[in-house]
Amino acid sequence: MTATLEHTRPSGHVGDAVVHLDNVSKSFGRGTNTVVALDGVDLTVRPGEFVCLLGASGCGKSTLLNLVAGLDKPSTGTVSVHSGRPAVVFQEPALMPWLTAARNVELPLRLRGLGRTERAAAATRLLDLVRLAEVGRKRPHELSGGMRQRVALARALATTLDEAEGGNPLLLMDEPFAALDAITRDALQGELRRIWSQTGTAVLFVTHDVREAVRLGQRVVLLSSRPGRVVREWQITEQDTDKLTEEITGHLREVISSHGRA
Ligand SMILES: Nc1ncnc2c1ncn2[C@@H]1O[C@H](COP(=O)(O)OP(=O)(O)OP(=O)(O)O)[C@@H](O)[C@H]1O
Repeated sequence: MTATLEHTRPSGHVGDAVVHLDNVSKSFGRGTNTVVALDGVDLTVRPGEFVCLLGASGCGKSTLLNLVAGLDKPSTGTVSVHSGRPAVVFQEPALMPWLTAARNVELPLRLRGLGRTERAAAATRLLDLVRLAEVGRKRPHELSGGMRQRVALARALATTLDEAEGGNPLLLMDEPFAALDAITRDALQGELRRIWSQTGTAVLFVTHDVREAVRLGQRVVLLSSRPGRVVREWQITEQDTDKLTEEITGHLREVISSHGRA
């Protein structure tokens, strides 16, 4: 079997997938210590699509995101990413503490060699988009947890919304709101949906929270644990989200209890 990782330039075919995983498996360790984190996973994310990857702790969600981000390689199968530069947002915002919010947002643009004026204009625009226009000169320790995560989101957008590079923007989000209090999380979920619809970026969002997945995603993909396999997926419509949340929670519980019995 082959294990390939393709990070290609945009193909120009709008109908193409931004992310395509074909029969992807990933194991860690050797011999009796082998952990099969992912097994035979097929997954497609289309341009502009918002997909939530849902699973219990340890089911391989972060492993899958790492493969898509190009930080690791599959053991077998193919990971194809047809985007511009993908950007990752983690649970911790990982901002540079010595840089102001605006300079943090500018960082990916600076690394790409953009001039000072252009960088500053882009940072202002993006901070405005995440509703932080007034805090550009503050440093991370002067901001709340929610504000820091907004800055991290603006920086991720600076990475992936690159008109010069073109291609499909792609945001990879690994439980980005899990460390925030409930009210801040709720506000940021709303903000993310707005930003997603304003920018047209594709989002692959990892969470263990069914309510969050149903609120955010157009599609929810449920992964089983050890090994991580796609159990089922749901297309989310505006109607009956409560019923759907209940149904998906039932399936997640089943996945967790069958893992416990294994
Ligand atoms: N580098 C590694 N070496 C060995 N085992 C690993 C490694 N990375 C992940 N694993 C194992 O692979 C499985 C999946 O891990 P992963 O971090 O992807 O799960 P997750 O769903 O993101 O979990 P969580 O929600 O707790 O963050 C786990 O059993 C984990 O212990």
